[in-house]
Amino acid sequence: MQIAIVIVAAGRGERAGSAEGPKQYRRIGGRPVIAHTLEAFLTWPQSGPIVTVIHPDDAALFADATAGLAGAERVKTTFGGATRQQSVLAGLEALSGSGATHVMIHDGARPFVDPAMLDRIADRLAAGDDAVLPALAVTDTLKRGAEGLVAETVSRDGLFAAQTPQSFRLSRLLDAHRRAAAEGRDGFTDDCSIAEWAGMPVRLVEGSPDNVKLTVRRDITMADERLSGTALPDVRTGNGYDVHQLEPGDGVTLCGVFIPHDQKLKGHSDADVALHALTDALLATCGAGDIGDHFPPSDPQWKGAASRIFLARAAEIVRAHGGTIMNADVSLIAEAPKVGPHRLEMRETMAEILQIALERCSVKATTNETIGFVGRREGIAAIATATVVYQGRPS
Ligand SMILES: Nc1ccn([C@@H]2O[C@H](COP(=O)(O)OP(=O)(O)OP(=O)(O)O)[C@@H](O)[C@H]2O)c(=O)n1
Ligand SMILES: C[C@](O)(CO)[C@H](O)COP(=O)(O)O
Repeated sequence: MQIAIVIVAAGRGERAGSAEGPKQYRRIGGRPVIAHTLEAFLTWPQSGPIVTVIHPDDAALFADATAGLAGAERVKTTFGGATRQQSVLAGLEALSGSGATHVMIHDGARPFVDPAMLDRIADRLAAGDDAVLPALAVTDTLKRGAEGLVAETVSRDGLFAAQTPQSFRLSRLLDAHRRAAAEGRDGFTDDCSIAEWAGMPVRLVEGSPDNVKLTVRRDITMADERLSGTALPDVRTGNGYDVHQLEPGDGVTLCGVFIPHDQKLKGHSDADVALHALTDALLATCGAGDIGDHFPPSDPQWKGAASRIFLARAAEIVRAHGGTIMNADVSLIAEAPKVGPHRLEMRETMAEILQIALERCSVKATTNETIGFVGRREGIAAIATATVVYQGRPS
């Protein structure tokens, strides 16, 4: 069994307000509706060939919507017709020669596809059903109205609301669609209606309450709120480590603060190990390399430079990637000088450079208990951790 997927997305979305463009290209949770829909099928393990039926005017919109979507190169497109029924037939014809035995027809405007529901449908196809409809039993009380008045209450017993993907043995559905077209029957709003008309038994399986069709403007707003409210925050953590040698001198600069001392740190810049480690930690949160990539020691312009320049630049890079710096934490490992008396000024300096609140900046220090290169006062080391929240979905 090979299951092809046809996504119909050639409608104009009049009921959702076409002035803002077709609904399948409107953004929910930061991405076009159709990208969510396609992703669900691209990641479903049983998907075979995928055809998306688009409107001839929408080729650029579709290309934009699927740019960067993993697996999008698997998706073939074809142009649809004036009705959903015509668009489905175009999608089915585009599967000719694909080797698919079965097909799932899904509305591009249904972005909340439940893979467990797809599994349920596939199980029924594998069991031999030629037409399978995901549907939900109607739960509201139903009324028939006429001229503004209730004419009667309609029993909801045995009534179901039809969803997609409606799924079929490909050859039988294609045959039914072709016959309907040949006979000028163009009023079917879903594919199971065509299957019923052609005499195929249609199996009901449990649909998914989340699998709503975005039909009116409010559906799109609610879908966006739902995704934005539940989207995982894109929180990233980076770390950095640096060491500089000590030599006789008059003081060291740590976290941008000069501390008088009988040694100084050796380095091309002002050798502020703490800010160097923090610069690396920030760059790590957006994959932007390390301090050496941006400020090579071989470049004479950085000779004696204040390391606050490096940190400020790293913060700019993070912001350009859409990041908000939530926390900057530095640990200094130094036998001397004592850091405690300068800690507040160091934190204030970091906060000023990063343009974040003081409480988001932390400096801690420890000696190395007189052992190792730090213990012998040959150098100072620093470890830093940066936490940054990026906008949009984690990729
Ligand atoms: N000629 C058409 C009409 C509809 N569809 C697709 O069929 C699905 C369900 O249709 P519907 O919600 O009715 O979409 P629209 O026709 O776009 O909406 P409207 O009726 O409000 O214009 C949608 O994904 C839509 O893009 C299609 O491919 N070709
Ligand atoms: C196919 C469908 O989504 C099943 O509910 C529905 O029939 C589409 O019909 P619409 O009237 O065009 O919304």
